[in-house]
Amino acid sequence: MQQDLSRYSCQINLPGFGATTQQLLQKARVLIVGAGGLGCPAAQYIVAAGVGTVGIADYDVISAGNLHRQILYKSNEVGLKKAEIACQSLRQQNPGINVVMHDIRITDENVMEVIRRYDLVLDGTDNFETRYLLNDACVLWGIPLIQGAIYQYEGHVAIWNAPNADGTRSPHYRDIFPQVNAAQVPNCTEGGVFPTLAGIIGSMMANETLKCITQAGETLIGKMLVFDALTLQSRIVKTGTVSKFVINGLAAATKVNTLSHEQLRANGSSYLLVDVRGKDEHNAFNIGGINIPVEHIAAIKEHLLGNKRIVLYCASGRRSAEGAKAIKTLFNAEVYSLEGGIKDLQK
Ligand SMILES: Nc1ncnc2c1ncn2[C@@H]1O[C@H](COP(=O)(O)OP(=O)(O)OP(=O)(O)O)[C@@H](O)[C@H]1O
Repeated sequence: MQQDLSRYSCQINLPGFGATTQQLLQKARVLIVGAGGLGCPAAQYIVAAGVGTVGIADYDVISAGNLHRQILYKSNEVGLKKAEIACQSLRQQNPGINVVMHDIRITDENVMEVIRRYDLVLDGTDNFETRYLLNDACVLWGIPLIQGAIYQYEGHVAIWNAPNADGTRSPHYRDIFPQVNAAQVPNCTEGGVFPTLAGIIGSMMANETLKCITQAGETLIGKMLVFDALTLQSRIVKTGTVSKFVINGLAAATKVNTLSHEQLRANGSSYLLVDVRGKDEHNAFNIGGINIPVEHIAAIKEHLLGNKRIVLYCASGRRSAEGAKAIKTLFNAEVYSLEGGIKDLQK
């Protein structure tokens, strides 16, 4: 889609910005999940700035109680679908970009398919189930996740699973918050939320989105910003630089299919063999196949298009079982873990 650059002249004229940086925005594809208090202001700035493709995912309808902070909606639109109204309004705001409507609830059944079309995902939802789901799916696809949350007068913004310069990833949500007891955290309806806080945190999410795309300034990668709307104080907490990668809890109930060494030997050519141990372990000794360490298991996506069944192996069978769970749950692929690993073969 051809963009009229004159509408962006005030940002193009910024020191160090220019038409080339504007093109980075035009090429970018950003998904905003949750068109509520955070998603509305985030979407308005991202669309206004000329991000070329902006997806909006929400399944809900507008209610009167949303209007004090969900600034894309008007009184006469109560009862109408948020995704439809938000997209309609954003297309009017900037007809030069592609606004994609996802009038759906993001679930474990559709998350991988929906988010794979985007370079960056914003989480503006209000529940832990979706927060962990988006996190896990972003980890597996290798997509950075910009997350915001607000409660009463306090909010936070963080960027998870973003690439570091050396090829590692910054921590993801589960690295820092392995589990949350959702029952102990009241929602906005019960606890209330200060309306302008949604605008401030949503705009910060948009701010970090534009910085990530244009590689400007110092982003919140590896950090979390906490903001208090009553005192206007903010603090930045470091979350570390490298992901520990624990897909713990992810599909804990998923059953892993195992394959014996005999089965593999008898029918080896019909399997894609993947060593999920570290590079050094693989170089020291392996039984063939490709090497994707379990912490980078997202890279398996490149190999899923063929019809081959996948067999993962490691030293004892523990890491391969973990990787197989992740692949099965999120890609729905036929995957096996090699029984007992390969440690005995090495002797
Ligand atoms: N899994 C999901 N898929 C798509 N949208 C989601 C999902 N989970 C939550 N949302 C959306 O995220 C938005 C969050 O908005 P917000 O936090 O302002 O609360 P709300 O649900 O709109 O309002 P209230 O809490 O007052 O009922 C909502 O529009 C909700 O429909």
